[in-house]
Amino acid sequence: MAKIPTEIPSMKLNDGTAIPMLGYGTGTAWYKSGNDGSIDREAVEGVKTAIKLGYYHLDGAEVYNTERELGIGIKESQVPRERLFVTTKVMTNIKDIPKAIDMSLEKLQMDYVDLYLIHEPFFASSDKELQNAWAAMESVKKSGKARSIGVSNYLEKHLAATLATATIPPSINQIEYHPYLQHSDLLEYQTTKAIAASAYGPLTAVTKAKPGPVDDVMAQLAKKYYVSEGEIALRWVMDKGVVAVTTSRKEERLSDYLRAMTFTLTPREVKEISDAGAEKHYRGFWAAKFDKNDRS
Ligand SMILES: NC(=O)C1=CN([C@@H]2O[C@H](COP(=O)(O)OP(=O)(O)OC[C@H]3O[C@@H](n4cnc5c(N)ncnc54)[C@H](O)[C@@H]3O)[C@@H](O)[C@H]2O)C=CC1
Ligand SMILES: O=CCc1c[nH]c2ccccc12
Repeated sequence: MAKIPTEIPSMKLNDGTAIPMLGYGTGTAWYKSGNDGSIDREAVEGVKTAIKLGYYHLDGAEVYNTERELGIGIKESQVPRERLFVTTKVMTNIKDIPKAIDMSLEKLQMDYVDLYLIHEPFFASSDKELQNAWAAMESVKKSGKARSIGVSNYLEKHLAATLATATIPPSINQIEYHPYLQHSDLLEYQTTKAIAASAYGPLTAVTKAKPGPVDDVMAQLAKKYYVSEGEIALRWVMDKGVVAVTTSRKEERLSDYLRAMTFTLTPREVKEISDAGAEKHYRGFWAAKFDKNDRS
């Protein structure tokens, strides 16, 4: 008998739209270094598997070279477009955002995305360039090609420069976020500006960054809740009020991650993980672009 997919709750963004708290990424699992137009059927099947399991929030990007696979997977899943939450990001064509969104929509075979993000702020050498790019994002939202618009990998200074001239504030900032990269000041700033956060690399503390100071508390909590340390890691992110974007090529893992929706950590457990995590710093992505001492 087919399993009924686990329902993933959503969170409201500052523009009134709702984003599912757990997402499936097509960047790290399926990233292709080249874009010769060929279709990676394994990636298509990966997307279909995720949707079948109940992942309705799907994260893509121009630079992953997987937008076509994401679009085909969505079509073949036969789940109505409006039931899904689809994100893509602009980076390669940042100088021409109207063209970039049209190219992404063509590859995705859809007429709008739920969320369109500027992938990183490092393209800009001045506040003006950040502001011009944001003005173009606002036009994309006004055109209806993106329901919500946001940014990724922005620090407080990038957000502040953007907000200085924005007529529509970013709805979300997608950042690397896990117990070893907690961005406490950045998240506090975002709260004051009603900008939500989503986490990529949410499993980092229990995968790439092991061993470390959270290991014991993760193991104890995994035992208590009859789940894996990965599910505790995902739960911690969501209990901090942050949307988690994870992934896997393996159906079993994707299915297991959904156990993170079946319990919540107590505030004390959340704090235990946060306190232990604060003892170590680890950044897995974009390390060369960020200042080595910047933990915000
Ligand atoms: N905006 C940005 O700059 C970035 C966005 N992303 C997005 O976020 C998504 C998820 O990012 P990830 O870092 O992959 O997330 P993640 O931290 O959830 O890691 C997922 C990876 O961990 C592996 N894993 C899970 N359990 C494991 C275990 N017990 N032992 C060893 N490995 C295990 C999975 O197989 C998968 O490869 C990407 O696919 C992409 O869509 C990712 C990086 C940067
Ligand atoms: O989005 C971040 C991670 C990632 C995976 N593939 C690529 C290619 C180019 C830039 C970033 C990434």
